[in-house]
Parts: sequence; structure tokens; C-alpha cells
Amino acid sequence: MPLLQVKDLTVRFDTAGGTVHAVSGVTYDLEPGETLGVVGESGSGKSVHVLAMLGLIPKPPGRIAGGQVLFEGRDLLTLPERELRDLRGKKIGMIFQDPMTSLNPVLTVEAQVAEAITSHGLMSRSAARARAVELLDLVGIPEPRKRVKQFPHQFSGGMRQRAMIAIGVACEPKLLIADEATTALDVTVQAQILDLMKDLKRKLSMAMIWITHDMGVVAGLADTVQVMYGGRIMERGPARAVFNDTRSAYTWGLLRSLPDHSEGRVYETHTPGQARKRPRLRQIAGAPPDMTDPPPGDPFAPRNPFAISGCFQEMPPLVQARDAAPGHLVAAWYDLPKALAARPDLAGKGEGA
Ligand SMILES: Nc1ncnc2c1ncn2[C@@H]1O[C@H](COP(=O)(O)OP(=O)(O)OP(=O)(O)O)[C@@H](O)[C@H]1O
Repeated sequence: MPLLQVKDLTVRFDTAGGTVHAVSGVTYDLEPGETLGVVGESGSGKSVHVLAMLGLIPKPPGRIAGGQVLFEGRDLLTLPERELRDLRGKKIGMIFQDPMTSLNPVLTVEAQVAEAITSHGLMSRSAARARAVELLDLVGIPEPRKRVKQFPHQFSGGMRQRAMIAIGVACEPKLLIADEATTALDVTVQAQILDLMKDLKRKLSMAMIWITHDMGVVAGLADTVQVMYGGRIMERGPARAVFNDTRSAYTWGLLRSLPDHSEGRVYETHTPGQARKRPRLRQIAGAPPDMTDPPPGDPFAPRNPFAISGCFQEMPPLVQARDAAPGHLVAAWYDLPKALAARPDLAGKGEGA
């Protein structure tokens, strides 16, 4: 049985400027131990979709307009707040970049890690303090016995993020959700944290949802990649399939606009028949959509060089892509491999478009 089943999750924000269609009909399953990378530009609904399932969106202006989120078979959207609060941090760990939910500057790291455990009644205070040292060791903080007595300002940015991860995994959750958890870190530290996460995933056999705007970050970490745009899933599938046999023009655009530091990572950005050499970096032309009362159709259509007339009329369903790996889904009226074959100027061999 899947650990998490998200069914038709739809979230709206009722604002003075109109209704924001933040998340529309998001549907997917997450298996125990699976790592899902959720990727998309700012405003694509990545954060809101997880905040909504955890009962953390402000209501109002937010509201769940439909759907179910089954975690171990129980619908999180109808769970009493007290039970949901207990689940958060215990069975579902969270690491957010948001400073509001990050470390408390006036408490020692020990107090904060121990609190994450004792607040769920899992251990006595003294046992939790001993566990805090083990957890710092687990996340690769040197001299954990000494470090645990220190305050967050005595830690470097990377070490602080490791401490946040220690808190996120303190109760050995079944699911860890990380939202832009490495975005503020420099590239070297980011790579170290990603290695740590791969290691932890194995040791704790937990499932992960890793949210990022950077395709490069999920390469090598995620089993499954889910690309979101305009509050919808545009493409989803085994990571290798999404990177190497891309079917959504939006994913293709994201892969072409990877920053320089992603060069040399483990994936190749090509579709069959395309040159293997990475094209020169190009931003996706155009601006993200205004999600207030969006027009019908595929939200990416106005920015999509391969859009056909149907893209402007009706949102395509998310379905198995033709001749693709099992479970490789795409929402597109156009056929990207064919469209790229017909537009060698866009497929690119390192020349600018
Ligand atoms: N409190 C709010 N009131 C109104 N609109 C909101 C609110 N929170 C989020 N939204 C809107 O919901 C949409 C989805 O936002 P979301 O934060 O999920 O995007 P994201 O893909 O996670 O981007 P980012 O990485 O910038 O957080 C956006 O259009 C955003 O403006």
C-alpha cells in the first residue's frame, strides 16, 4: 500500500484581487522509502501543496477546494487538528527554509533536538538529550557532545542545516518533507547535504518529498521526479526517464536553464534523437502565469514554443506518455519528441536559440 495517496488535491486563496488557483487536481502516490523530487519555478504550487496536506495553510485566505490526502490510509484533510499536530514532526518530519520555523536563537541545539522528541511523548527528557548527541553524529556534525551544548549562531550555515535535519528526523518519521532545504547554501555545502540525505534515506528507510526550483538538486537524489507549473503536475515519472526522455516542454525548458554549477552532474539533458551535448544555458522565455482566475487550457501554453491550438483551449490530462517508461506521465496535447525532431533549431547543439 502506498504511504501517501494524494487525490485530486485542489487549493484556492480567496484574495481581494480574485481567487488564486494555487493547486489544481494534484494526484499521486508515494511508496514507503521512495524519494520524490517536486520541481518547478516560484509560484508553481510546490510549497502550498505540502502545506495544505499538513494543515498549515492560512485559512482564510486559503481553503482546500477538494481532494483527499491519505497517509497510511487516514485522510489528513479531515483529521482533527490535535491528531494532525501529533503526526507532524513524529510520523512526518519537516525541514523548511522559512526562518519562522527554523532554529530558535535563544535555545541550545540540544534543547531543540530534545524538544522535537519529548513533545511527542516518545522519551524522557534525559533520554532525549542523549539521543540528541546521537542525532548530531548521525547528520555528520563533528564533536557532537560539545556541539550539542552550543547555540545556533555558533554553527555555520551548513551545520545549522544539519541540525535542522537532525530535528526533522528526530522521531524517525516515515516521511520527511524538505522545502528548498539547500537553497540558501553554497554549492559545495549543498552537495554535502544532498549526500547526507542519500545516506539518511538508506539508514532510516524513510520516504522523502524534496521540493526545489533547481532540477540539478533532485538529480541523483530523487527516485521519482514531479514537475509542477501553474498549480498542476506537468510531468512525472522515474527520475532517469524524466531527465533523459523528457516529454513536457516545461521540463525541457527547466533542464535547458540549469545553472552552470549543475554541469557534469549525473544526468544528460537529451531526448532520443537530440544531441547529447548540453545546449547553452537559456532561460524559459516569458513570465509565470497569473494564477488569479487563470484562462482555460495548459497554463504553460503561452510560453511553449511547441504549443498547438488545443493547448490554449483545454488542460490536458496527466496520462502515461506514449512509448515511455511505465509510470512516466505527461500532461501535454503536443508530442515533444516529435516536435523537437521537427525543430532542430530549438533542439540545440550548443548554439543559442
Ligand atoms: N497566503 C497566500 N495568499 C494568497 N496567495 C498565496 C498565499 N500563499 C501562496 N499563494 C499563492 O499560491 C501559489 C502557489 O504558491 P507556492 O508557494 O506553492 O509556490 P512554490 O512553487 O512553492 O513557489 P516558491 O518556491 O516561491 O514558494 C502562488 O500563486 C502564490 O502566490
